[in-house]
Parts: sequence; C-alpha cells; structure tokens
Amino acid sequence: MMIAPSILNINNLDLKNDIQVAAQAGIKRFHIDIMDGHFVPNLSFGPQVVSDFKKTFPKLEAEVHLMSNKPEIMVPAFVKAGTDLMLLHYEAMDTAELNKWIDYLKQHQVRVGLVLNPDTPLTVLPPFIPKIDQLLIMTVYPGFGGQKFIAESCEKIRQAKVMLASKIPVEVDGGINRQTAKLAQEAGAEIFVAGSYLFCQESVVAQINELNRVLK
Ligand SMILES: O=C(CO)[C@H](O)[C@H](O)COP(=O)(O)O
Ligand SMILES: [Co+2]
Repeated sequence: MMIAPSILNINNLDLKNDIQVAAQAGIKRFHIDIMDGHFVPNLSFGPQVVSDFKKTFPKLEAEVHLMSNKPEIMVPAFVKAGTDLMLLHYEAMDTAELNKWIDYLKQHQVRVGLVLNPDTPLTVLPPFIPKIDQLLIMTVYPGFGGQKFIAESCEKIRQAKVMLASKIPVEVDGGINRQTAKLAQEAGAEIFVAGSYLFCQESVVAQINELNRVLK
C-alpha cells in the first residue's frame, strides 16, 4: 500500500513546506498533475516544478500524471526534469504514439503507468500489460482536484486486478478520502493518490495518519 499525495491543490507558495511535512510523515512518492489547458480544461505546472522538486528532495519520487495531448513537447521535457515515473493517458494519443512514448520512457529509465479515464473500458488494456509498471484507474474525470469519487470505479478496479493477475499495481486518483480509499482498497487498489483530502484540511500529518490507519 502506498499513498502518493497530489500537490495540485497545495497553495503554490507553500509547496516546499507541505512536501517536507508530508515526507516527514512517511510519504516517499508525490503525484504531480500536469494539465495543459487542451486535453483538460485547466492549467497546472510545468517541468520546472519537477526539476525543483528533485533538486530540493532528491530522495523523494516524482510521479508525473500527464494530462496533455502534446506528448512530443511534454514527455521529453518532463523526462529531462527528472521524472521517476510517468503516467500516460490512453485517451491522449493513438496506440502507435502511445507505444512510441512508452518505449522512449523505458529507454530513458523512466517507469511508465497507463491511465484510463472513467469512460475508457478495460478492453483496451491487454496489449499494454507487458509494457507498463502501473495502471492508474481515474476515479474522477481528469481536470480538477476536489471532485467526488465515482463509485462505479470499484467494479473496474476488481476486473483490472483479474486481468493483471496481480503482476502490476493498480493506482486510483480522484476523490480519495478515508471512506473511498477503503472502498478502492477492498476492490484491489494498492496506490492511492490524494490531494484535497490531505492538503485542504488543518493538519497534513493528521490527514496522512488517518489515511494510513484506514488502509492498514
Ligand atoms: O488527476 C487529478 C485530477 O485530474 C488529481 O490527481 C486528483 O483530482 C487529486 O485531487 P483530489 O484528491 O482532490 O481529487
Ligand atoms: Co492526477
């Protein structure tokens, strides 16, 4: 089990402090949401956030959730910035391109995850299973933090676990809190992205501890 906090909803001027506090509470990997204003109707961070993150916290892992349909611009820039693991959306490009960028990431020693939107069926998954390190099942429609967990995702997680035969971990992203994390875990999820649940309350440490407690 792993919690990968999303830094999306942190007050940008508090990023260093909040990451440090979360790391002291045991977090090893952070989820960095990249939104390009095209693939999703929102803008977030550029590659400098990833390079600053890796310079400031070299021992922490940067997981980049790429919400962009311009991989030719974004993927090399985020690899250069020091991304440890990149999550590519199935919906953002055609299959040939997706395979090309998965190969590119592997050649650059960057681990790869495939991301499926709530509407994308698991039938697209099999050809990618031998090539990926992680599967991310979106539990909200991508674009914004603070949305409500889509309950139907649990059945999708269950089916994905069967298809993956426990070889590749399933991650969930969107609307994760103490209740929905438990539901997703019961369905088979192992990596939990949480943004507003951790960073929009009074104490980041208390929220991490509570999520750890329910997921134990
Ligand atoms: O990819 C995302 C949105 O597209 C975010 O990672 C996700 O929404 C996290 O935020 P929250 O926990 O507040 O839902
Ligand atoms: Co995300």
